[in-house]
Amino acid sequence: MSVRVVARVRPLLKAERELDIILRTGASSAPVDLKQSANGDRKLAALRDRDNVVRIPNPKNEGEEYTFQFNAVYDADVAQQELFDAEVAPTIKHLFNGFDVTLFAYGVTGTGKTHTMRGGKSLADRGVIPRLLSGIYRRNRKIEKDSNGETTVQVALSYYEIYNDKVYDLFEPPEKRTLAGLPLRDNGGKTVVCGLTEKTCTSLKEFEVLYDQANNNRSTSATKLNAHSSRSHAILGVKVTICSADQTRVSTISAIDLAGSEDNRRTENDKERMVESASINKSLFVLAQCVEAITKKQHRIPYRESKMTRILSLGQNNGLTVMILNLAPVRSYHLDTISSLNVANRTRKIEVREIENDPIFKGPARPAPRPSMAASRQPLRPLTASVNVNMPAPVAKDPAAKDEGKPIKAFSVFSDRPKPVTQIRKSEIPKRPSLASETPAMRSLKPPRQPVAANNPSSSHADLSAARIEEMVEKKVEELLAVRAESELSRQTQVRELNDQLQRRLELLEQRIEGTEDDRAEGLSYLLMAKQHQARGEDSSALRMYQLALPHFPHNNKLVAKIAALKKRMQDKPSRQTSIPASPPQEKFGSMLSLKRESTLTILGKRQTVAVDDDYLNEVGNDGFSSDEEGIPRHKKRATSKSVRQSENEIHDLDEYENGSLSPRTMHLLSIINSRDVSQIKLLKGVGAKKAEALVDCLCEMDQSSNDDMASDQPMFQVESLAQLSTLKGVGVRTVENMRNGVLV
Ligand SMILES: Nc1ncnc2c1ncn2[C@@H]1O[C@H](COP(=O)(O)OP(=O)(O)OP(=O)(O)O)[C@@H](O)[C@H]1O
Repeated sequence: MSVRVVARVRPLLKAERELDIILRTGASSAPVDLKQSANGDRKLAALRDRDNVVRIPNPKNEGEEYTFQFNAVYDADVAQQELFDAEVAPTIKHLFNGFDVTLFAYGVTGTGKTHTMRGGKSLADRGVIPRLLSGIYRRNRKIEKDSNGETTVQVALSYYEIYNDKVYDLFEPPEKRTLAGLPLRDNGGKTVVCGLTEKTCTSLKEFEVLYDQANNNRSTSATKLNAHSSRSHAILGVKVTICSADQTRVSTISAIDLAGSEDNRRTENDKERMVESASINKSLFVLAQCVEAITKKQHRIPYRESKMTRILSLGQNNGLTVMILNLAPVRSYHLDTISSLNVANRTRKIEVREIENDPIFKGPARPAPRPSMAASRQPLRPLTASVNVNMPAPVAKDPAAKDEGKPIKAFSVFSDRPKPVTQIRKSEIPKRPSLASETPAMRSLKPPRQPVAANNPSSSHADLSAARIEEMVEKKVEELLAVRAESELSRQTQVRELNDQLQRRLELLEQRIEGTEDDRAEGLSYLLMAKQHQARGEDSSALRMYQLALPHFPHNNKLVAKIAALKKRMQDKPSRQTSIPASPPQEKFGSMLSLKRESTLTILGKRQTVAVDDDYLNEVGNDGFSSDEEGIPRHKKRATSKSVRQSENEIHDLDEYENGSLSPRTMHLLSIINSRDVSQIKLLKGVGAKKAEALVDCLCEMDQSSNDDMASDQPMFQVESLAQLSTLKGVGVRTVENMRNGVLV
């Protein structure tokens, strides 16, 4: 049987005008004079048999009319009682016969769904639901009376809403709601709401109280289209349990007041209403999709895309389904009405299985349909103590074909004989095949022989008790667990060993890296010293230092070339040297890194005695080396040429010495400079932020040049003396003096 779809057109509301009516029903073209009908039955028959079409103009061409035919069409003048009597009352009979019934009101917002399902407070205005309960209780009384109280009927209610796609129990106050709502579960093909309150309700009065209270918990709000718009789908479940002497029958009628679809161009909804509206429209859209999918016999029906469609399970539920399509007759609903008419029209084609619920029989237990299945299963026996009933008799088998046979099952497949294992008689067991006749596969699958046979002199498998088998199984399980625990232990040991190994390798690697770093640092210090010696004209010492540095940079071709060049220069030295540098007093060079010396040089034709560092010597080509060749940065030219302009005394006096080493104050100042920390340097006396930055830039440039030279990423250039500092770009003797004077040690 297909879903019964009936249309109900509501009357005009106060704000609506007659001239806006666009909907015409068959009823109005062929009116039935209900008042004149002889009796109620004939009246209802006449009501249901009326021309059941709805006509609506094509919105694009008013001259054209669409016609939709339904199972019944109810006009604005049809009262609540008439609709109930015609459409709902007949379902009560089915309900009591064990059929589930689904009644649902569908339509655009403000078309009268709630009015149809719940109705008003007055007797005449009461909707389908209170009338339904009234009808159920009336029938209860009749059944109980007719059976002299032998048959009892119990009514239990559940009432919940689907609000923003979450299920909430309407019998519970809103404060008790959880954010996620109640979950849905599939139970034997039916969707059920978990944790739903079920209230037994014995009378119509009791129902009215419960129903009114619960409706107060329902989400309703005023929208522009409906002053009391339902913001949720409300589902009332009425479970009827009929208990007679020999059986119990349970069936449920679900009365569903769906929320109405909304055209939000017209609702002027605020944010909250919009969220609700989106959820309502989405669920209704899914419902329309489900209807379409069912009618087109598509493989996938998108029930699960919305809680409402899951619960409604249109076309899935057995029993009867009635859809009441609520329609507004006016133009403002034109497009929405057409859309609703289309969905309802499709729904009509949905088939519902008209199957009643199975009764539950009482009294002595009936024989189970398949006694063998009802028997308790025997415990599994190991193959040694069992007979594989699937195993062909070995004697009947061709020995040649044995190897190609299927692997033998290690356990018997039991027939569900109620006999306990202990009752198995020897004679019932087919003779065990001899070992010689077993296939290799059989042998490999067979569990090792249990010592049980030795302990049991009779060694008869048939004599094995269930307890003994259990003991054997337990023992085997324990063995397996012990093996597993052992393997777990060994695995952990392996992991620990692996960790230790890794740790050792890591340490070795670290040592190697540290060693490399140390090695490199040593090499660099030799290089630095070599440069210093060279700057002082101590070529032989410089050569030695370069040679000492060589093992630390074995593949540095520049270093090799430099050593060769230095050797050559030393050979040519007497002929080329123009002035012999005076050896600096040893006490002034407690540190090998000190660069200060006095030198007499001829520069650009002028003879000057200057205190310069070794870089200066390299720069001016005193020793015949170009700066490139020596790896000395060109930018120092500016700094050193400036230093040339300093008076001998000024520069010479810069550095302070204590016990042959630089004084703590000088060392502290130099450490600040060498830190290249602008924030520190700018705090020095006479040095502002700009000067500090320029100084650091200059040092960085020198680092870069040195690194380029030695392919190193280590900062090579260190200011070793105040004299050297005074030669840097942007730093003069005065600045250095200021700096030094400002340093407190
Ligand atoms: N058959 C009818 N007779 C008289 N008044 C009706 C009828 N149907 C609907 N109305 C009136 O129309 C208005 C809207 O009806 P109702 O609230 O039932 O609409 P609805 O479809 O449930 O709307 P929503 O989906 O927004 O909840 C109400 O004022 C209601 O009283």
